[in-house]
Amino acid sequence: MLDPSQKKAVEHYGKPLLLVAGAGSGKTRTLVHKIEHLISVRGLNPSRILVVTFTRKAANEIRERILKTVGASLEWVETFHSFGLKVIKQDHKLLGISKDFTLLEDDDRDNLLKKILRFKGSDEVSLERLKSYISKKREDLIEETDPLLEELYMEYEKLLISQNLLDFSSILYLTLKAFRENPRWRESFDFILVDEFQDTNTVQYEMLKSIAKDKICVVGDPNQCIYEWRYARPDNILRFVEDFRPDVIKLEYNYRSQAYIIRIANAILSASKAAWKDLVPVLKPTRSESHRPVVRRFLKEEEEAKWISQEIKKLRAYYPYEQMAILVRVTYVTDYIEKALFQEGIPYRVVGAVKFFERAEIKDALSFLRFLANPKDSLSFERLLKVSRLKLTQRQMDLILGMSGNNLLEKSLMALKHLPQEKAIGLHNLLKTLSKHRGDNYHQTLEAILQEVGFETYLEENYTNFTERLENIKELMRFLKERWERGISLEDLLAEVDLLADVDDKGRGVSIMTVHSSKGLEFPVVFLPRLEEGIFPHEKALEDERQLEEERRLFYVAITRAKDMLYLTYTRGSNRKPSSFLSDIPKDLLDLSAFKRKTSYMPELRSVKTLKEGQLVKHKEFGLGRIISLQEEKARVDFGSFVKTIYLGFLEPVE
Ligand SMILES: Nc1ncnc2c1ncn2[C@@H]1O[C@H](COP(=O)(O)OP(=O)(O)OP(=O)(O)O)[C@@H](O)[C@H]1O
Repeated sequence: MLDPSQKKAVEHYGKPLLLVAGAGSGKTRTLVHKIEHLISVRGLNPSRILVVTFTRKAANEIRERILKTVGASLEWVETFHSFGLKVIKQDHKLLGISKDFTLLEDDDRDNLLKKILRFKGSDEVSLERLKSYISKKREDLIEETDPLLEELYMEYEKLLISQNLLDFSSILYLTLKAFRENPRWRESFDFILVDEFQDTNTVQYEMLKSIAKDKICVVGDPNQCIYEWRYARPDNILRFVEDFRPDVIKLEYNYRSQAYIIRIANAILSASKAAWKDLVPVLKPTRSESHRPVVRRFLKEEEEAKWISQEIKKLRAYYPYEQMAILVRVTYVTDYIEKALFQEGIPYRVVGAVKFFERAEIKDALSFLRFLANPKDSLSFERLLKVSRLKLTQRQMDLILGMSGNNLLEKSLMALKHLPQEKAIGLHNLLKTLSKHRGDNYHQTLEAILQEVGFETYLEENYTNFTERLENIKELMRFLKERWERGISLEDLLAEVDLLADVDDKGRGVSIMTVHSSKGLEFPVVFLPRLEEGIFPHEKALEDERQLEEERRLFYVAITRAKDMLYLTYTRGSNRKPSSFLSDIPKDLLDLSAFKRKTSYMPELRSVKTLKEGQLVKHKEFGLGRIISLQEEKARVDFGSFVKTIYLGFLEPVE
């Protein structure tokens, strides 16, 4: 069941361990077996084992599996953020923050930052620049300061503290602070396991370093680090080697994909120049070769989408829709694909497009609960004022919010006398409703409040597709009811909402998702459309070596999601070039049968390889030869006993 290296990793104990491996080599499986082993063989206390995963979904799967196999319920299976939230709650006094803080979502944080920029009149600073400055300080722990940006950052920090708010990056930052100031944390865990270690950023690495002793196992594949743009540091693996002097175990067998796919994945990586290259073994397939991955070219997006949907229909004879996925580099390319699937009557789900809890109507409704949980939260208060149909002007809104101090509910009563009678009555009623419904049952509370403020009418007045939005609200109510019945507190519920990644996960049908969100998943059939320069690799990477390396890793992740069938397609509109990654794949690994009649495919693929006159080349049938002359897509080659004109695509340069 486990191969010898996997078994060795499971049983390893007593020293730090670095488990490094390629895609599909059973890292997750080994990690789970290791936890089981720690509990049932080593007798460790499950509540003193910390497991850190990259997604909440992975955390839930591990928790459930351990409960099922060894009957133990793990207390600490966390993402870095959920771990941080628990720590901050326990150590809030030490950190000088109140326990009932509100988590600020990204767009609310952006609004707050925009306000600061407006207020400070800092026209020359863009929102993006300020955000990146804050991230660098908090996630990359960069010390140096820029006076202007620092002032804006301090202002932001002040606002967060005064309104009892936390944003995502401050969670990790504060957690690290708690770890450094409270030695108890270093004694809290008997074993620490970290999955997807390659995606840790500096602050996350420092968090681990400050609580881990020798009982730590990190699992990672630096070739799958795809979050460098979010400050992930794939070379944390090298830091780990230096700081912890771990034993290193490598997993080299891939159990997921048929051999052609593995050989393609290896070819993609062989062009990488990463510093950790030697740490990661070259993947060895355990499955034999079956279908060569198919390459297809189309003139237009519509044609590509149509072909994919027809191919899916054919494959349906062998695979259920759920086992097929279309992975895209950027979401805007899904438009045509969705239409084509829809027209063919193929069920599909778009994973993580607009996440459920990020939809406007859901945020509108939840603003009431957020405010009841934290009456200092002015952003939620502002949002609920808008939702409550009081038709306040911006000035009246500012007046109310300006009057508000710590407890917005009490303070905004003071604004009543400054408002026109009708609006004052409206606001008064709203405040009454809010104070009346501060009971515990958040499900009933929200239902009652939404009823009283006329939320349905608000949706109707403000959104064209309000029936769909109403459906979402019903879904939200079902969710709240279920959580309430499970005894989850409002505070924990709101934290959960903030951390929920893909709620849209339960649908059936073909999955459409970004390559980023496909990480850790596997599908028997994978389509990779729009493999074009500027799309994949992304245009931002075309002139930047480091980003291009990350795109390459992303392409590697995409390919290695496929178990049996892989389709690589692109379109050839004006100014479009096929992805340069395609040229890194040796042609004998691909099914290029569609190009037999349209030989122009080959030079496109080969366009990045420069063949020169006088160069030594190899042809599959004719063997070694030397190029005499070049004419567009063909070359005249001297093979010794004869000379032939050959399409460039059939020639391999010989160094
Ligand atoms: N020893 C084994 N024998 C047979 N199958 C295995 C073995 N180990 C892993 N597998 C299978 O290989 C596949 C990949 O395993 P897993 O998802 O754990 O890999 P991973 O290394 O986490 O992959 P990735 O990093 O690409 O997401 C799974 O289908 C798993 O069941």
